[in-house]
Amino acid sequence: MEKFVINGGKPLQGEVTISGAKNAVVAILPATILAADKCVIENVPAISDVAVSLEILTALGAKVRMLNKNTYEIDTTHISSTEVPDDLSRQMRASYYFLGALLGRFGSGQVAMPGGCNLGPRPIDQHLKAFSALGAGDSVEYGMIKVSGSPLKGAHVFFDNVSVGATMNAMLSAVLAEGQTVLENVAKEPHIVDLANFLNMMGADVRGAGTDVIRIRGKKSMHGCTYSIIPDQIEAGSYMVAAAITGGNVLIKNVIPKHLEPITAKMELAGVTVEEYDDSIRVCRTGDLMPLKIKTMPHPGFPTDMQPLMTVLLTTAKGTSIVTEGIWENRFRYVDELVRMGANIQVDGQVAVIEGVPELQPAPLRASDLRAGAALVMAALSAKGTSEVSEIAHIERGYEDLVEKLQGLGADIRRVEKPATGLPQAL
Ligand SMILES: CC(=O)N[C@H]1[C@@H](OP(=O)(O)OP(=O)(O)OC[C@H]2O[C@@H](n3ccc(=O)[nH]c3=O)[C@H](O)[C@@H]2O)O[C@H](CO)[C@@H](O)[C@@H]1O
Ligand SMILES: C=C(OP(=O)(O)O)C(=O)O
Repeated sequence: MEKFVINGGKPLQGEVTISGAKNAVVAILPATILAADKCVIENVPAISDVAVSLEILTALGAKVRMLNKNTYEIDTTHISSTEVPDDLSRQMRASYYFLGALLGRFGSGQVAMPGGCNLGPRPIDQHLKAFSALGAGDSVEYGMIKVSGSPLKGAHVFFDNVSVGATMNAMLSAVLAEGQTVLENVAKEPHIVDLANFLNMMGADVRGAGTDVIRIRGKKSMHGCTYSIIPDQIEAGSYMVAAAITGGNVLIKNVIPKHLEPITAKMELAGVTVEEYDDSIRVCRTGDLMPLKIKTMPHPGFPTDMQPLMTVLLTTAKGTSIVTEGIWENRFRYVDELVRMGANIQVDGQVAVIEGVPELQPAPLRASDLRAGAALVMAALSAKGTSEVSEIAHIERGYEDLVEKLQGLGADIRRVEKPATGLPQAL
Protein backbone atom coordinates (compact mmCIF):
# COMPACT_ATOMS: atom_id res chain seq x y z
CA MET A 1 0.00 0.00 0.00
CA GLU A 2 1.72 3.17 -1.22
CA LYS A 3 1.40 6.56 0.36
CA PHE A 4 2.97 10.01 0.34
CA VAL A 5 4.86 11.19 3.40
CA ILE A 6 4.99 14.97 3.46
CA ASN A 7 6.92 17.22 5.80
CA GLY A 8 5.12 20.52 5.26
CA GLY A 9 5.55 24.14 6.13
CA LYS A 10 8.12 25.15 3.48
CA PRO A 11 7.36 27.82 0.86
CA LEU A 12 7.68 26.27 -2.61
CA GLN A 13 10.13 28.01 -4.95
CA GLY A 14 11.34 27.38 -8.50
CA GLU A 15 9.90 26.14 -11.78
CA VAL A 16 7.55 23.33 -12.69
CA THR A 17 6.52 22.10 -16.15
CA ILE A 18 2.92 21.08 -16.74
CA SER A 19 2.11 17.81 -18.54
CA GLY A 20 -0.54 17.07 -21.16
CA ALA A 21 -4.20 17.33 -20.14
CA LYS A 22 -5.73 14.18 -18.71
CA ASN A 23 -9.26 15.17 -19.65
CA ALA A 24 -8.20 15.75 -23.27
CA VAL A 25 -6.01 12.68 -23.72
CA VAL A 26 -8.66 10.27 -22.40
CA ALA A 27 -10.89 11.27 -25.33
CA ILE A 28 -8.14 11.71 -27.93
CA LEU A 29 -6.70 8.21 -27.44
CA PRO A 30 -10.06 6.54 -28.23
CA ALA A 31 -10.50 9.02 -31.11
CA THR A 32 -7.46 7.48 -32.87
CA ILE A 33 -9.79 4.54 -33.66
CA LEU A 34 -11.61 6.77 -36.19
CA ALA A 35 -8.48 7.15 -38.34
CA ALA A 36 -8.04 3.44 -39.16
CA ASP A 37 -4.42 4.52 -39.62
CA LYS A 38 -1.32 5.51 -37.63
CA CYS A 39 -1.45 8.52 -35.28
CA VAL A 40 1.45 9.92 -33.28
CA ILE A 41 0.27 11.57 -30.09
CA GLU A 42 2.71 13.85 -28.26
CA ASN A 43 2.63 15.44 -24.80
CA VAL A 44 0.80 12.38 -23.44
CA PRO A 45 0.89 12.55 -19.63
CA ALA A 46 2.41 9.53 -17.87
CA ILE A 47 -0.62 8.80 -15.66
CA SER A 48 -2.54 5.64 -14.93
CA ASP A 49 -5.66 6.70 -16.89
CA VAL A 50 -3.43 6.83 -20.00
CA ALA A 51 -1.98 3.39 -19.22
CA VAL A 52 -5.52 1.97 -19.03
CA SER A 53 -6.57 3.71 -22.27
CA LEU A 54 -3.55 2.26 -24.08
CA GLU A 55 -4.31 -1.20 -22.68
CA ILE A 56 -7.85 -0.90 -24.00
CA LEU A 57 -6.59 0.10 -27.45
CA THR A 58 -4.24 -2.89 -27.45
CA ALA A 59 -7.02 -5.23 -26.30
CA LEU A 60 -9.18 -4.04 -29.21
CA GLY A 61 -6.39 -4.89 -31.66
CA ALA A 62 -4.56 -1.57 -32.09
CA LYS A 63 -0.73 -1.53 -32.20
CA VAL A 64 0.66 0.85 -29.59
CA ARG A 65 4.34 1.85 -29.65
CA MET A 66 5.94 4.12 -27.05
CA LEU A 67 8.34 6.48 -28.88
CA ASN A 68 9.40 8.22 -25.66
CA LYS A 69 7.93 8.79 -22.20
CA ASN A 70 5.27 11.19 -23.54
CA THR A 71 4.88 10.18 -27.21
CA TYR A 72 2.99 7.20 -28.59
CA GLU A 73 2.39 5.84 -32.06
CA ILE A 74 -1.02 4.20 -32.29
CA ASP A 75 -2.01 2.17 -35.33
CA THR A 76 -5.73 1.43 -35.29
CA THR A 77 -5.85 -0.06 -38.82
CA HIS A 78 -6.47 -3.62 -37.69
CA ILE A 79 -8.81 -3.21 -34.75
CA SER A 80 -10.62 -6.53 -34.49
CA SER A 81 -13.00 -6.07 -31.56
CA THR A 82 -15.62 -3.47 -30.64
CA GLU A 83 -16.04 -4.71 -27.07
CA VAL A 84 -13.95 -3.02 -24.38
CA PRO A 85 -13.05 -5.68 -21.78
CA ASP A 86 -15.09 -5.20 -18.62
CA ASP A 87 -12.11 -5.19 -16.22
CA LEU A 88 -10.30 -2.42 -18.15
CA SER A 89 -13.46 -0.48 -18.81
CA ARG A 90 -14.28 -0.29 -15.11
CA GLN A 91 -10.91 1.21 -14.19
CA MET A 92 -11.83 4.68 -15.40
CA ARG A 93 -14.93 6.70 -16.11
CA ALA A 94 -13.51 7.94 -19.40
CA SER A 95 -13.63 4.47 -20.98
CA TYR A 96 -17.06 5.58 -22.22
CA TYR A 97 -15.32 7.56 -24.98
CA PHE A 98 -14.58 4.23 -26.65
CA LEU A 99 -18.33 3.89 -27.15
CA GLY A 100 -18.53 6.97 -29.41
CA ALA A 101 -15.33 6.16 -31.30
CA LEU A 102 -16.22 2.49 -31.92
CA LEU A 103 -19.77 3.40 -32.90
CA GLY A 104 -18.44 6.06 -35.28
CA ARG A 105 -16.07 3.71 -37.08
CA PHE A 106 -17.73 0.28 -36.82
CA GLY A 107 -21.41 1.04 -36.09
CA SER A 108 -21.17 -0.74 -32.75
CA GLY A 109 -19.39 -0.53 -29.40
CA GLN A 110 -19.58 -1.92 -25.88
CA VAL A 111 -18.16 -0.73 -22.52
CA ALA A 112 -19.00 -1.20 -18.85
CA MET A 113 -21.92 0.97 -17.71
CA PRO A 114 -20.34 3.87 -15.72
CA GLY A 115 -22.97 3.92 -12.94
CA GLY A 116 -22.20 5.80 -9.73
CA CYS A 117 -18.72 6.71 -8.55
CA ASN A 118 -17.03 8.60 -5.79
CA LEU A 119 -18.31 11.99 -7.03
CA GLY A 120 -21.95 10.82 -7.19
CA PRO A 121 -24.01 9.29 -10.00
CA ARG A 122 -22.48 9.70 -13.47
CA PRO A 123 -25.42 9.36 -15.86
CA ILE A 124 -24.92 8.93 -19.64
CA ASP A 125 -28.47 9.64 -20.82
CA GLN A 126 -27.25 12.65 -22.84
CA HIS A 127 -24.58 10.53 -24.56
CA LEU A 128 -27.28 8.01 -25.51
CA LYS A 129 -29.58 10.82 -26.64
CA ALA A 130 -26.94 11.90 -29.18
CA PHE A 131 -26.24 8.33 -30.35
CA SER A 132 -29.96 7.71 -30.72
CA ALA A 133 -30.45 10.91 -32.77
CA LEU A 134 -27.75 9.60 -35.13
CA GLY A 135 -29.67 6.33 -35.47
CA ALA A 136 -28.02 4.05 -32.88
CA GLY A 137 -29.91 1.90 -30.39
CA ASP A 138 -28.62 0.92 -26.96
CA SER A 139 -29.06 -1.94 -24.54
CA VAL A 140 -27.61 -2.89 -21.17
CA GLU A 141 -26.67 -6.48 -20.49
CA TYR A 142 -24.83 -7.84 -17.49
CA GLY A 143 -23.43 -4.39 -16.57
CA MET A 144 -22.25 -3.63 -20.10
CA ILE A 145 -23.78 -0.98 -22.33
CA LYS A 146 -23.88 -1.72 -26.03
CA VAL A 147 -24.70 0.79 -28.77
CA SER A 148 -25.19 -0.09 -32.41
CA GLY A 149 -26.55 1.46 -35.59
CA SER A 150 -25.29 1.65 -39.13
CA PRO A 151 -25.12 3.74 -41.18
CA LEU A 152 -25.27 6.67 -38.73
CA LYS A 153 -26.99 9.75 -40.11
CA GLY A 154 -26.25 13.37 -39.13
CA ALA A 155 -28.84 14.90 -36.79
CA HIS A 156 -29.74 17.92 -34.68
CA VAL A 157 -29.15 17.33 -30.97
CA PHE A 158 -30.12 19.80 -28.25
CA PHE A 159 -28.57 18.62 -24.97
CA ASP A 160 -30.75 18.95 -21.86
CA ASN A 161 -27.74 19.97 -19.81
CA VAL A 162 -24.14 20.90 -20.49
CA SER A 163 -22.05 17.75 -20.43
CA VAL A 164 -18.38 17.41 -21.33
CA GLY A 165 -18.68 13.64 -21.79
CA ALA A 166 -21.83 13.78 -23.94
CA THR A 167 -20.40 16.57 -26.11
CA MET A 168 -17.22 14.59 -26.75
CA ASN A 169 -19.01 11.29 -27.36
CA ALA A 170 -21.42 12.98 -29.77
CA MET A 171 -18.48 14.46 -31.70
CA LEU A 172 -16.75 11.06 -31.85
CA SER A 173 -19.84 9.34 -33.20
CA ALA A 174 -20.82 12.09 -35.68
CA VAL A 175 -17.58 12.78 -37.59
CA LEU A 176 -18.06 9.75 -39.89
CA ALA A 177 -21.89 9.89 -39.99
CA GLU A 178 -23.64 10.73 -43.26
CA GLY A 179 -24.57 14.41 -43.57
CA GLN A 180 -24.53 17.27 -41.10
CA THR A 181 -24.81 17.09 -37.31
CA VAL A 182 -25.59 20.13 -35.18
CA LEU A 183 -24.93 19.85 -31.44
CA GLU A 184 -26.48 22.58 -29.29
CA ASN A 185 -25.99 23.48 -25.63
CA VAL A 186 -22.59 21.80 -25.69
CA ALA A 187 -19.72 22.05 -23.22
CA LYS A 188 -16.94 24.56 -24.03
CA GLU A 189 -14.02 23.26 -21.96
CA PRO A 190 -10.49 23.54 -23.43
CA HIS A 191 -10.46 19.76 -23.88
CA ILE A 192 -13.57 19.97 -26.13
CA VAL A 193 -11.61 22.30 -28.41
CA ASP A 194 -8.57 20.01 -28.22
CA LEU A 195 -10.62 17.00 -29.31
CA ALA A 196 -12.14 19.02 -32.18
CA ASN A 197 -8.68 20.13 -33.30
CA PHE A 198 -7.45 16.55 -33.23
CA LEU A 199 -10.47 15.28 -35.19
CA ASN A 200 -9.93 18.03 -37.78
CA MET A 201 -6.25 17.07 -38.07
CA MET A 202 -7.52 13.55 -38.88
CA GLY A 203 -9.63 14.96 -41.71
CA ALA A 204 -12.93 15.61 -39.90
CA ASP A 205 -14.96 18.80 -40.40
CA VAL A 206 -15.87 20.03 -36.92
CA ARG A 207 -16.65 23.74 -36.43
CA GLY A 208 -17.68 25.83 -33.47
CA ALA A 209 -15.93 23.91 -30.66
CA GLY A 210 -15.51 26.30 -27.74
CA THR A 211 -18.94 27.90 -28.42
CA ASP A 212 -22.45 26.65 -27.53
CA VAL A 213 -23.02 25.09 -30.96
CA ILE A 214 -20.84 22.57 -32.77
CA ARG A 215 -21.47 21.80 -36.44
CA ILE A 216 -20.04 18.64 -37.97
CA ARG A 217 -20.06 17.63 -41.65
CA GLY A 218 -19.66 13.87 -41.81
CA LYS A 219 -16.71 12.52 -43.80
CA LYS A 220 -16.42 9.17 -45.55
CA SER A 221 -13.07 8.42 -43.92
CA MET A 222 -10.37 9.94 -41.75
CA HIS A 223 -6.60 9.51 -41.63
CA GLY A 224 -3.67 9.47 -39.21
CA CYS A 225 -1.83 12.57 -38.03
CA THR A 226 0.65 13.83 -35.47
CA TYR A 227 -0.92 15.77 -32.63
CA SER A 228 0.24 17.29 -29.34
CA ILE A 229 -2.14 17.31 -26.34
CA ILE A 230 -2.83 20.70 -24.67
CA PRO A 231 -1.34 21.40 -21.24
CA ASP A 232 -3.42 20.30 -18.26
CA GLN A 233 -5.47 23.20 -16.89
CA ILE A 234 -6.16 21.44 -13.59
CA GLU A 235 -2.60 20.26 -13.02
CA ALA A 236 -1.50 23.88 -13.57
CA GLY A 237 -4.21 25.09 -11.16
CA SER A 238 -3.01 22.56 -8.61
CA TYR A 239 0.53 23.99 -8.67
CA MET A 240 -0.97 27.49 -8.44
CA VAL A 241 -2.59 26.36 -5.18
CA ALA A 242 0.66 24.72 -4.03
CA ALA A 243 2.54 27.99 -4.53
CA ALA A 244 -0.16 30.09 -2.91
CA ILE A 245 -0.89 27.90 0.11
CA THR A 246 2.79 27.60 1.07
CA GLY A 247 3.46 31.34 0.57
CA GLY A 248 5.84 30.42 -2.23
CA ASN A 249 6.93 31.77 -5.59
CA VAL A 250 6.64 29.36 -8.53
CA LEU A 251 7.00 29.71 -12.31
CA ILE A 252 4.52 27.30 -13.90
CA LYS A 253 5.67 26.47 -17.43
CA ASN A 254 3.92 24.96 -20.47
CA VAL A 255 0.47 26.40 -19.77
CA ILE A 256 -2.12 28.26 -21.83
CA PRO A 257 -2.83 31.26 -19.55
CA LYS A 258 -6.24 31.80 -21.22
CA HIS A 259 -7.37 28.35 -20.00
CA LEU A 260 -6.40 29.32 -16.46
CA GLU A 261 -8.39 32.58 -16.34
CA PRO A 262 -11.30 31.30 -14.20
CA ILE A 263 -8.71 30.07 -11.66
CA THR A 264 -6.42 33.10 -11.95
CA ALA A 265 -9.33 35.49 -11.35
CA LYS A 266 -10.22 33.79 -8.04
CA MET A 267 -6.58 33.50 -6.98
CA GLU A 268 -6.09 37.24 -7.46
CA LEU A 269 -9.23 38.01 -5.45
CA ALA A 270 -7.77 35.84 -2.69
CA GLY A 271 -4.68 38.05 -2.60
CA VAL A 272 -2.35 35.86 -4.66
CA THR A 273 -0.14 37.49 -7.31
CA VAL A 274 -0.36 35.87 -10.74
CA GLU A 275 1.84 37.14 -13.57
CA GLU A 276 0.99 35.86 -17.04
CA TYR A 277 3.54 35.28 -19.81
CA ASP A 278 3.06 33.67 -23.26
CA ASP A 279 3.14 30.06 -22.10
CA SER A 280 3.88 30.28 -18.40
CA ILE A 281 2.61 32.01 -15.27
CA ARG A 282 4.30 33.03 -12.06
CA VAL A 283 2.33 32.59 -8.83
CA CYS A 284 3.47 34.04 -5.53
CA ARG A 285 1.99 35.07 -2.22
CA THR A 286 3.46 37.19 0.53
CA GLY A 287 0.38 38.62 2.32
CA ASP A 288 -2.73 37.09 3.92
CA LEU A 289 -5.20 34.99 1.97
CA MET A 290 -8.60 36.64 1.56
CA PRO A 291 -11.90 34.70 1.73
CA LEU A 292 -13.88 34.01 -1.48
CA LYS A 293 -17.28 32.95 -2.79
CA ILE A 294 -16.94 30.29 -5.48
CA LYS A 295 -19.50 28.27 -7.42
CA THR A 296 -18.32 25.57 -9.80
CA MET A 297 -19.83 25.72 -13.27
CA PRO A 298 -19.17 24.53 -16.81
CA HIS A 299 -16.37 26.40 -18.62
CA PRO A 300 -15.73 29.34 -18.61
CA GLY A 301 -17.05 29.13 -15.04
CA PHE A 302 -14.88 27.96 -12.17
CA PRO A 303 -13.99 24.28 -12.85
CA THR A 304 -15.37 21.62 -10.53
CA ASP A 305 -12.02 19.79 -10.67
CA MET A 306 -10.40 22.76 -8.87
CA GLN A 307 -13.05 22.87 -6.14
CA PRO A 308 -11.26 20.67 -3.56
CA LEU A 309 -7.97 22.48 -4.20
CA MET A 310 -9.50 25.93 -3.75
CA THR A 311 -11.33 24.82 -0.62
CA VAL A 312 -8.00 23.78 0.85
CA LEU A 313 -6.51 27.16 -0.02
CA LEU A 314 -9.40 28.94 1.71
CA THR A 315 -9.01 27.00 4.97
CA THR A 316 -6.38 29.54 6.05
CA ALA A 317 -7.97 32.67 4.53
CA LYS A 318 -8.78 35.55 6.88
CA GLY A 319 -12.58 35.26 7.09
CA THR A 320 -15.51 33.21 5.84
CA SER A 321 -15.56 31.63 2.38
CA ILE A 322 -18.46 29.90 0.66
CA VAL A 323 -17.84 27.20 -1.94
CA THR A 324 -20.82 25.80 -3.87
CA GLU A 325 -20.42 22.65 -5.96
CA GLY A 326 -22.58 23.08 -9.07
CA ILE A 327 -21.67 19.92 -11.00
CA TRP A 328 -21.32 16.87 -8.73
CA GLU A 329 -23.51 15.66 -5.86
CA ASN A 330 -20.75 14.25 -3.75
CA ARG A 331 -17.57 16.25 -4.07
CA PHE A 332 -17.00 17.33 -0.46
CA ARG A 333 -15.99 13.94 0.96
CA TYR A 334 -12.44 15.16 1.63
CA VAL A 335 -13.71 17.84 4.03
CA ASP A 336 -13.68 15.43 6.98
CA GLU A 337 -9.95 14.96 6.38
CA LEU A 338 -9.37 18.72 6.42
CA VAL A 339 -11.33 19.02 9.65
CA ARG A 340 -8.89 16.49 11.13
CA MET A 341 -6.16 18.99 10.21
CA GLY A 342 -7.91 21.71 12.20
CA ALA A 343 -9.87 23.31 9.35
CA ASN A 344 -13.25 24.82 10.23
CA ILE A 345 -15.66 23.76 7.48
CA GLN A 346 -19.39 23.06 7.57
CA VAL A 347 -20.93 21.28 4.60
CA ASP A 348 -24.65 21.46 3.90
CA GLY A 349 -25.52 19.60 0.70
CA GLN A 350 -23.66 21.26 -2.14
CA VAL A 351 -22.38 24.19 -0.07
CA ALA A 352 -19.29 24.39 2.13
CA VAL A 353 -18.84 27.28 4.54
CA ILE A 354 -15.18 27.73 5.47
CA GLU A 355 -14.10 29.80 8.47
CA GLY A 356 -10.42 30.51 7.99
CA VAL A 357 -8.04 29.25 10.70
CA PRO A 358 -4.47 30.53 11.24
CA GLU A 359 -2.87 27.25 10.09
CA LEU A 360 -3.50 23.59 9.35
CA GLN A 361 -2.04 20.81 11.52
CA PRO A 362 -0.37 17.69 10.09
CA ALA A 363 -2.38 14.44 10.13
CA PRO A 364 -2.68 11.02 8.49
CA LEU A 365 -5.00 11.56 5.53
CA ARG A 366 -6.84 9.39 3.02
CA ALA A 367 -7.51 10.39 -0.60
CA SER A 368 -11.11 9.67 -1.58
CA ASP A 369 -10.73 10.65 -5.24
CA LEU A 370 -8.29 12.24 -7.65
CA ARG A 371 -8.64 15.96 -6.90
CA ALA A 372 -9.51 15.38 -3.25
CA GLY A 373 -6.21 13.54 -3.01
CA ALA A 374 -4.28 16.34 -4.71
CA ALA A 375 -5.98 18.85 -2.42
CA LEU A 376 -4.89 16.88 0.66
CA VAL A 377 -1.32 16.88 -0.64
CA MET A 378 -1.47 20.69 -0.88
CA ALA A 379 -2.95 20.90 2.62
CA ALA A 380 -0.13 18.70 3.92
CA LEU A 381 2.48 20.88 2.18
CA SER A 382 1.18 23.88 4.12
CA ALA A 383 0.96 22.18 7.54
CA LYS A 384 4.17 22.33 9.63
CA GLY A 385 5.14 18.74 10.51
CA THR A 386 4.67 15.31 8.95
CA SER A 387 1.45 14.24 7.26
CA GLU A 388 0.75 11.07 5.32
CA VAL A 389 -1.64 10.75 2.38
CA SER A 390 -2.79 7.20 1.61
CA GLU A 391 -4.81 5.71 -1.29
CA ILE A 392 -2.62 7.64 -3.70
CA ALA A 393 -3.66 5.49 -6.69
CA HIS A 394 -6.49 8.01 -7.08
CA ILE A 395 -3.95 10.82 -7.41
CA GLU A 396 -1.75 8.91 -9.84
CA ARG A 397 -4.70 8.63 -12.25
CA GLY A 398 -4.18 12.27 -13.09
CA TYR A 399 -0.81 13.73 -12.00
CA GLU A 400 2.42 12.86 -13.80
CA ASP A 401 5.46 12.74 -11.49
CA LEU A 402 3.74 14.64 -8.68
CA VAL A 403 6.44 13.75 -6.14
CA GLU A 404 9.35 14.64 -8.44
CA LYS A 405 7.73 17.91 -9.54
CA LEU A 406 7.04 18.97 -5.94
CA GLN A 407 10.54 17.92 -4.86
CA GLY A 408 11.85 20.13 -7.68
CA LEU A 409 10.09 23.04 -5.94
CA GLY A 410 11.78 22.23 -2.65
CA ALA A 411 8.96 20.23 -1.07
CA ASP A 412 9.80 17.46 1.38
CA ILE A 413 7.59 14.68 -0.03
CA ARG A 414 8.33 10.98 -0.51
CA ARG A 415 6.36 8.11 -1.96
CA VAL A 416 6.70 5.13 0.36
CA GLU A 417 5.38 1.62 0.44
CA LYS A 418 4.08 0.35 3.73
CA PRO A 419 4.93 -3.34 4.04
CA ALA A 420 2.34 -5.55 5.76
CA THR A 421 4.58 -6.01 8.79
CA GLY A 422 6.04 -2.73 9.75
CA LEU A 423 7.65 0.60 9.07
CA PRO A 424 7.34 2.54 5.83
CA GLN A 425 10.19 2.06 3.30
CA ALA A 426 11.33 4.45 0.59
CA LEU A 427 10.60 3.12 -2.91
C1 LIG B 1 -19.57 20.49 -17.23
C2 LIG B 1 -18.51 20.02 -16.31
O1 LIG B 1 -18.08 20.76 -15.45
N1 LIG B 1 -18.06 18.79 -16.48
C3 LIG B 1 -17.08 18.18 -15.61
C4 LIG B 1 -17.40 16.70 -15.54
O2 LIG B 1 -17.21 16.15 -16.84
P1 LIG B 1 -17.87 14.76 -17.16
O3 LIG B 1 -17.76 14.64 -18.62
O4 LIG B 1 -17.36 13.70 -16.29
O5 LIG B 1 -19.32 15.01 -16.71
P2 LIG B 1 -20.39 15.82 -17.50
O6 LIG B 1 -19.85 17.11 -17.97
O7 LIG B 1 -20.91 14.88 -18.50
O8 LIG B 1 -21.44 16.06 -16.35
C5 LIG B 1 -21.88 17.36 -15.99
C6 LIG B 1 -23.24 17.25 -15.33
O9 LIG B 1 -24.16 16.71 -16.25
C7 LIG B 1 -24.82 15.57 -15.72
N2 LIG B 1 -25.02 14.62 -16.84
C8 LIG B 1 -23.95 14.25 -17.60
C9 LIG B 1 -24.10 13.38 -18.65
C10 LIG B 1 -25.38 12.86 -18.93
O10 LIG B 1 -25.58 12.09 -19.86
N3 LIG B 1 -26.40 13.25 -18.14
C11 LIG B 1 -26.27 14.13 -17.10
O11 LIG B 1 -27.22 14.44 -16.42
C12 LIG B 1 -23.88 15.04 -14.66
O12 LIG B 1 -24.57 14.31 -13.68
C13 LIG B 1 -23.26 16.31 -14.13
O13 LIG B 1 -24.08 16.88 -13.16
O14 LIG B 1 -16.55 16.09 -14.60
C14 LIG B 1 -15.20 16.10 -14.99
C15 LIG B 1 -14.44 15.42 -13.86
O15 LIG B 1 -14.76 16.00 -12.67
C16 LIG B 1 -14.73 17.54 -15.20
O16 LIG B 1 -13.45 17.52 -15.75
C17 LIG B 1 -15.67 18.32 -16.12
O17 LIG B 1 -15.30 19.68 -16.14
C1 LIG C 1 -12.83 13.50 -11.55
C2 LIG C 1 -11.98 13.63 -12.54
O1 LIG C 1 -11.79 12.74 -13.52
P1 LIG C 1 -12.73 11.54 -13.96
O2 LIG C 1 -13.93 12.19 -14.53
O3 LIG C 1 -11.91 10.88 -15.00
O4 LIG C 1 -13.04 10.71 -12.77
C3 LIG C 1 -11.07 14.81 -12.62
O5 LIG C 1 -10.38 14.96 -13.65
O6 LIG C 1 -11.05 15.59 -11.65
